[in-house]
Amino acid sequence: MNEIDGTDESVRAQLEELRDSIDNIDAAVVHMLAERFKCTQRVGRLKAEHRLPPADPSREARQITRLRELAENAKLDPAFAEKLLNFVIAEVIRHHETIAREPVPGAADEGRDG
Ligand SMILES: C=C(O[C@@H]1C=C(C(=O)O)C=C[C@H]1O)C(=O)O
Repeated sequence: MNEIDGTDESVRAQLEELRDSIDNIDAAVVHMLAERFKCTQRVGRLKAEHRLPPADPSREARQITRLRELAENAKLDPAFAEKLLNFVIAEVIRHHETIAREPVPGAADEGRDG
């Protein structure tokens, strides 16, 4: 037992080791999400330049089917994986809608003379 707070020293050591791994995983998730958003921002600009809609529901349906299968194989709750992907996609679509409202660099200003 630890004299200060009464917690067994080996329990504290195990907790610390597990939390170190959790911190590394969280850092990896943040970096992976940052890379994903870099790609989706480029998709958003491409779509805006070519007047394509911000959302693509058929692509999303394929991604959800694929992710649910990956989750099942990885013993992760597929419903959780689907919720997470939908949460991320909703944010991406919000970004794409914002980009679509911005003026396209180099394009003629259609609003200027009517
Ligand atoms: C990134 C895209 O735009 C949207 C966002 C998606 C995503 O974050 O994976 C998927 C489909 C689209 O609704 C895309 O069309 O590929």
